[in-house]
Amino acid sequence: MKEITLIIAGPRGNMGKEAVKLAEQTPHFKLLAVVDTKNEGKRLRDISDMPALDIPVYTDLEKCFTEQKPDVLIDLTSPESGRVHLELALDYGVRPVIGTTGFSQEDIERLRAKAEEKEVGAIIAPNFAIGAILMMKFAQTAARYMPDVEILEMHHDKKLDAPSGTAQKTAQLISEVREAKKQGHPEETEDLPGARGAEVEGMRIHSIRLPGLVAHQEVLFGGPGQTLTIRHDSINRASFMPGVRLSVETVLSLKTLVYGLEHIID
Ligand SMILES: NC(=O)C1=CN([C@@H]2O[C@H](COP(=O)(O)OP(=O)(O)OC[C@H]3O[C@@H](n4cnc5c(N)ncnc54)[C@H](O)[C@@H]3O)[C@@H](O)[C@H]2O)C=CC1
Ligand SMILES: O=C(O)C1=N[C@H](C(=O)O)C[C@H](O)C1
Repeated sequence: MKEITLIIAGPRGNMGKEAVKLAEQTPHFKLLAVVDTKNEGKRLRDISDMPALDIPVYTDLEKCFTEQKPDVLIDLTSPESGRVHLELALDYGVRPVIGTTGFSQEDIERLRAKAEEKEVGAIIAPNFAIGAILMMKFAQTAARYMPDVEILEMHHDKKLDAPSGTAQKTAQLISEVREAKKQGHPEETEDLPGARGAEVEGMRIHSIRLPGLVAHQEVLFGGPGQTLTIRHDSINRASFMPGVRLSVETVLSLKTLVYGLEHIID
């Protein structure tokens, strides 16, 4: 297989560490450098807890792109940084694979237009885990028959964004197959603000944050006399890595921005 050269932004994070391991272990991936919030000028091997790789650490993504000229940027940072990094990658002709969450629908449409104008492929994957993609696909199918649905997403308490990217993507997929529908009692009141969760076209999303959790989601459907629950659990971050690998391999042949791995995994 042809070698693919990579930059990883966010290498010291939970996901970034796994992605560095993935790059090390995949024979046709070559990690050229990493982009961090600190450690400018160091080598990765000089940072505690990081693998002994003799590659440079940058804090300036533009400088990194100019000096390293990678094929692909993997971004696993924060919502604000992810947005800036994606735009910069498109400007430099580097294909972005963005696992970072917190993108709005407007962001995605604007960035897709830019990717198409530049003819640079890009992937934003709110969830790289195959089981989570299946959970979303199954939920979309179930919603055709059982349109009353609530989404419960549960994550570790270091997560910055709520609701999760996965919950928002799930709601989007469900809204593609059902009419907007106000759920619950038509006259229900929220006596404590937020009690009914966030609302997307009448669907409710509830976000739980607790130490001990990793990434979990239940999609609950209700109909007369029955309920259906579709649940996915990521119990560690290795669960996301096959999706990262597939995204890196696929983004090279794209000329647009793909939002969600369900468009890549048939
Ligand atoms: N798509 C998916 O399957 C998954 C996505 N995520 C998302 O990935 C992102 C990262 O998650 P975690 O690794 O758990 O977070 P984390 O907080 O453990 O790691 C984020 C890292 O990014 C670094 N960072 C922040 N801004 C940066 C910048 N401008 N340049 C370079 N590095 C920067 C931070 O210093 C930190 O080391 C989040 O948005 C999360 O929602 C997390 C798990 C799975
Ligand atoms: O922050 C996380 O951890 C995760 N974020 C993604 C999301 O917001 O959906 C994917 C997964 O749920 C883990």
